[in-house]
Amino acid sequence: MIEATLCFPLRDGADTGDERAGSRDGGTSPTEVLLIEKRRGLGEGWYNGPGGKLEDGETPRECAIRETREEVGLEIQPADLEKAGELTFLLDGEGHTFCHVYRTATFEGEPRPSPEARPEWVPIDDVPYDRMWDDDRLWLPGVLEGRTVAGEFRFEGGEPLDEAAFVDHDLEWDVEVVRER
Ligand SMILES: Nc1nc2c([nH]c(=O)n2[C@H]2C[C@H](O)[C@@H](COP(=O)(O)OP(=O)(O)OP(=O)(O)O)O2)c(=O)[nH]1
Repeated sequence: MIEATLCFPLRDGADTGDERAGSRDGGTSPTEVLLIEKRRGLGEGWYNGPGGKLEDGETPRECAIRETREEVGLEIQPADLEKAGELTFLLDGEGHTFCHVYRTATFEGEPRPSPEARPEWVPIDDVPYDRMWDDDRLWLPGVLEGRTVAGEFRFEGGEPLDEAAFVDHDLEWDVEVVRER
C-alpha cells in the first residue's frame, strides 16, 4: 500500500496583516485553511492539502513537513504538527493508499506557488468540496474543527484512483490516532 500524508495549515483570517489583531477578544480558533490547487499528478486540478507520498526512510511527520515546504514554502516544526486522522483508500477491494492527516496552526513563512501547487487561504466554512476528492466532504470538516478521524473509503473502477468511483465508506470520530511515529 502507498503511504502518504496530508497537511492542513490553519490561521485566524481576521489576523491577516493586522498588527493589533492579537489584542482582540477570543479569536483563537482558526477560520481559514491553506489549500493547494494541485497542478500535476494524482488529483490534478483539484483542491487538497499539501502532501504526498513517503520517501524511503522517512516518517509520516517528516514527509508532511517536507511536502508542505516543497509545495508551498511553509516551514513547520515537528512538535507543531498535530495528527488529525488516518485514512485508508481501497481500490477494487484492495488497500491502495494509507494517508496520515495532520493540521497545524503554527508555521513560518508565507505560502508561495510551486510547480506542484498553487496555494490559497480558504475560509473553513467555504471549502470548495465540489472541486475536491469526493470523500473529503465527509471527513475534512471535522478535521478542520479539531477532531480526529479514522476512515476507510472504497473506490471501484481501476487505476488511476482519481478516476475511480467512490462507492462507500466507514468513519470513526474522536479516535486515538495510532500509527504516530
Ligand atoms: N484529500 C484527499 N487526498 C487524497 C485522497 N486520495 C489520495 O491518495 N489523496 C492524497 C494522498 C497524497 O497526499 C496525494 C497523492 O500523492 P502525490 O501527490 O504524491 O501523488 P502524485 O501522483 O502527484 O505523486 P508524485 O508523482 O508527485 O510522486 O493525494 C482523497 O481521497 N482525498
